[in-house]
Parts: sequence; C-alpha cells; structure tokens
Amino acid sequence: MTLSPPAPFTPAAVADTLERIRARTPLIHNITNIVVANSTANALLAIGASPAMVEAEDEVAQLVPLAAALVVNVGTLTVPQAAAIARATRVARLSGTPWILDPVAVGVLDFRSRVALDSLADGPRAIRGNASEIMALAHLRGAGGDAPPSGRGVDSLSGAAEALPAARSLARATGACVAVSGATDHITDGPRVATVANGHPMMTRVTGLGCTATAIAGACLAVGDDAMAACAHAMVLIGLAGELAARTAPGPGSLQVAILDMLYRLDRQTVTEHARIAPLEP
Ligand SMILES: Nc1ncnc2c1ncn2[C@@H]1O[C@H](COP(=O)(O)OP(=O)(O)O)[C@@H](O)[C@H]1O
Ligand SMILES: Cc1ncsc1CCOP(=O)(O)O
Ligand SMILES: [Mg+2]
Repeated sequence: MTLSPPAPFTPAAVADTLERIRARTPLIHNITNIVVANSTANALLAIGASPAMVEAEDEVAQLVPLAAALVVNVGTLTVPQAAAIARATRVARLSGTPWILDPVAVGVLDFRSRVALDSLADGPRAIRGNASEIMALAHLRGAGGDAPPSGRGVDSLSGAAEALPAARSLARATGACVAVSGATDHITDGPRVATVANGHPMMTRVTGLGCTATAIAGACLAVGDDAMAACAHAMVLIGLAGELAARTAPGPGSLQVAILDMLYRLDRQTVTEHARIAPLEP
C-alpha cells in the first residue's frame, strides 16, 4: 500500500522535506554576503545539506550544473560578485538548477537593486526577503504600485502582512514563489498564500537569520517539486529552531549557537508537535 503525500502546508509535509534533505544531502551552491558566509554554511550543514560558497566568475558556471540548488544573496555585493551572479543565474536557467534570490537591502541601494532586478530575467524559483525588500523589488519590477518606504539598511520597516499584495504581484510577474519573513511569515505563489507563525522576536537581534532562512529554502527547493511548499517548510524549520532555541538562550550570542544545535536536532516528532503552518483561506 502506498500512502498519499500530506497536504503541502502541514507539519507532516515539513517533516517529509526535512527527512528528504537528511537522506539526500543536497549540494547547495551559495553566492552570498561576507557577514553570513560562515553562519549559513553551518546552518546548511546542521540541517543535513552540503554547502559550497563559490563566487569566482570563472568557477560558478562549472558548479551550478552540479548543484541541487543555487542561493544568490546581494548583501555585500561587489562588482566582481555581480558578474558572477549574472553568469551563475544564466547557467542555472540553462541547466535547470533551481535558484533562490535574497534581495538584501534592495530598495535602499541602487547598485544591488539593479543587479537583483536584472537577475529576475533568469527565472528564480523563489525569492525570500523581509517586507521592505519584497515591496521594493515588486515596485522595481513594475508589480508593486506606488514606491514603498525603503528599509532601514538591511532591516524592514514594515510587517510581512503589509507586503502580501506586493508579494503576490511579484510572484505573478516572475513565476517565483515569494516568502516574506517577519513575526508571521507570509509565503505566496500568487494564487496560494500560506502563513508560518514560528519564530521568536530575539531572532531579529542575531545577524543573518533572514539569510539563513533563504539558504535553508535553497535546501528545501533542492528536494521538492513545489517551490512554494519548499519556501514555507524552510520558514518553519528556521522559525522553529529559533523559537525552541530561545527557550533557553539568555541572549543573542547563545541564541546563534543554540539555533545551529536545534537545526541539527529537529526531527519528525518536534516538527509535528510545534510547526505552526497553515494555508491562508481566500
Ligand atoms: N518579531 C518576530 N517574531 C518572531 N520571529 C521573527 C520576528 N521577526 C523575524 N522573525 C523570524 O526571524 C527570521 C529572519 O526574518 P527577518 O528578520 O524578517 O529577515 P531579515 O533578517 O532578512 O530582515 C525569520 O525566520 C522570521 O520568521
Ligand atoms: C548586516 C548585513 N550587512 C550587509 S549583509 C548583512 C546581513 C544581513 O542579514 P539578514 O538580512 O539575514 O539580517
Ligand atoms: Mg535579510
């Protein structure tokens, strides 16, 4: 007898994704920022994936077709990195490697805004950002109405629900799933919306946890066919790790370490008991 798979936005589906990552150890190619290169590599290892941080323009074209997913993050963009990103996303489009964009501080700084916007032509499977970044990117793409207020550097000035209309338009315009993080994460592919209510406010006091969510979404994309489900599952995994780690961490320093330990320790039972994921009914 074969069991039918669980509905996509349920704790059981998140547990399935986690177990697939652990079983397959997908190679995740990251072109990312200097702040989080170490912490996101460790988070990917802790959850069971295999990270490689490679950004030489002469090397990315070789690695992208070998990788199970590509993560592109413009957090500390440089001119050589922009060239590597353009090459990598083009190869990803041609080789069918799923890729995800983290538009760090897009809307605040023009160079990265242009690079992120141009990259959309190569068909990211997903985009994960905070509310300010998603509203800004949607506006740049011509899918977001009036110019939104830009973020405070890499931090958002708006809540995730506020960005949902822009996220839906961006998803429709690009074909990507869009995940907006915040106290309650909102994930959409245009028609569908799901929410994830895991997390802890102390997570905003550790740098790079949004970038970590994006990297984990890369691992989820690598092992699943439904990009929106992959993004939602990733938001549960990082949110849950943060929430459970915050139970004992007295401050952000210990929280950062405890999140790594928790990503390593998450299992089907913990996910099933604590995941707060749900489809948002229209
Ligand atoms: N107020 C909050 N309460 C609970 N979890 C949060 C809160 N703000 C952010 N998070 C969680 O922290 C992680 C990083 O999100 P966020 O801070 O929005 O991204 P970024 O660092 O890119 O701005 C996500 O898993 C998100 O769910
Ligand atoms: C502080 C900082 N500055 C440039 S990139 C970066 C990290 C941003 O990480 P996150 O978006 O996950 O908070
Ligand atoms: Mg961010």
